[in-house]
Amino acid sequence: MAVAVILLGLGGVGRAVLARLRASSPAVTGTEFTIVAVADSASILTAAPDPGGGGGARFPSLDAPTLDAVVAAKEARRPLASVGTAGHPVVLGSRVCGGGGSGGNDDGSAEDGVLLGMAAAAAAAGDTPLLIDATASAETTQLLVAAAAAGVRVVSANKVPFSSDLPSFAALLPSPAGDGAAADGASPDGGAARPDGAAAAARARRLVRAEAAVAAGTPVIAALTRLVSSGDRVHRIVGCVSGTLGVLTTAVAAGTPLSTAVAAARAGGLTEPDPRADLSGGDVARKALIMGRLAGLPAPGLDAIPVEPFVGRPHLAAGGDDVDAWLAALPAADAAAAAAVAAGHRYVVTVDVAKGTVAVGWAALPPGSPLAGLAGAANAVAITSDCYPPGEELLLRGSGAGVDVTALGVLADAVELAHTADVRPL
Ligand SMILES: NC(=O)C1=CN([C@@H]2O[C@H](COP(=O)(O)OP(=O)(O)OC[C@H]3O[C@@H](n4cnc5c(N)ncnc54)[C@H](OP(=O)(O)O)[C@@H]3O)[C@@H](O)[C@H]2O)C=CC1
Ligand SMILES: N[C@@H](CC=O)C(=O)O
Repeated sequence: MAVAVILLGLGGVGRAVLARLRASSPAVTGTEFTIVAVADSASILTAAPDPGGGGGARFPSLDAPTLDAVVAAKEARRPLASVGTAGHPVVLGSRVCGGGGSGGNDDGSAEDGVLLGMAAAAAAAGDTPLLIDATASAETTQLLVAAAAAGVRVVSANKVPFSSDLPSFAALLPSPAGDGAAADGASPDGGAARPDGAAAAARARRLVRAEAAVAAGTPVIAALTRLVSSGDRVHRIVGCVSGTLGVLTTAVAAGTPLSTAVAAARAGGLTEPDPRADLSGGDVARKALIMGRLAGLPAPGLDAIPVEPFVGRPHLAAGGDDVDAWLAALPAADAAAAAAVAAGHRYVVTVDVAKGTVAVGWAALPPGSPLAGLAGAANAVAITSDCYPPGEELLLRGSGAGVDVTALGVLADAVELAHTADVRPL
């Protein structure tokens, strides 16, 4: 099986995914991965003279020297376009995905069309196209939906497409609540209902994996999906699902000022591109929404989730759009963080499916809690269900952040999808 990979995003995670794909062995994966295109926020780089062409010839892959140059450029924080057009690679200099719109609900863009055209050309040449989203962008949402609907396999580390509107989620991942939208034939962009909507959505969802979007390489989505798809009813999910906030809690407990610990976590590739996404609790809320939707919670959306931030709201506002200026002002939050950690509290998400509620914030752990004793980037999730009653919860525990373990989660999804039977010709 030959899989032609289109990789969106060349930050810490994207580059780690690239490294893992390049190092992967067909003898182990049963799959030959080739990289046919990579993209950052402004450009797509492909070896094909005519990306939409095809004509039956094998879609050209980016060679090792070109990929080395890509990695060097992005490590040095240079744009992909700076890699140039030496040899035959073509750089399309334009906003990638969504045509420059800031929201996730654009109807599609010329660049989306280019990417889908490449996937179709790769398929026509006999390869299995795979789109990997390693961005943190809302702009990829409709591309992922369109790709899966067209029969392209999709793997995402990006949680935004799965924590936006419910129809987009239902077009990408299975959910008892989302199935209602699909069964109605509602199209993800709110367009006219299609009579075959539910069947088409179910077919497309088989081609999507997003394990890294919740706990990096720790398979929380797989566990929830296995329970729900086999008819178990999930009652409650309790977890610590932020590697960043776990690392910060551990560091502060050891006497490190919060502001110092945040700078280190950012440098280590644990935080979101803007660490305020972590410290606001927003990143955890997105993970909570994804877990809740998978479990059948009729969760309206992110706005309806009450979130107590990790630091007081005034500490999130400092610095405006400038992350470095915000970090420079963060020492003002050190004392309050030290006090919360000294009280023995943890930053916890609770999804109560039966009550239809989600809560995100600091909580005292009851004695014997399965979340007790976590250190560093470790995540833990405890799921109770009909088959896993209180005291016998299904527990998942393991590293929940870091570029390498996230890339592992992405590659595991990619390998699994490579072996998923094709369900629809492009
Ligand atoms: N770090 C971790 O431990 C984990 C991270 N994740 C997720 O992985 C994702 C990536 O994280 P990280 O690598 O740290 O993020 P970075 O900000 O370092 O990298 C993001 C990359 O995406 C590119 N990009 C942004 N918008 C677009 C677009 N519209 N089309 C194509 N490319 C785009 C950026 O381009 P440019 O270089 O031009 O800015 C950049 O290369 C995030 O969604 C994060 O939540 C998930 C689990 C764990
Ligand atoms: N910033 C996130 C990264 C993974 O989603 C975290 O630390 O959990």
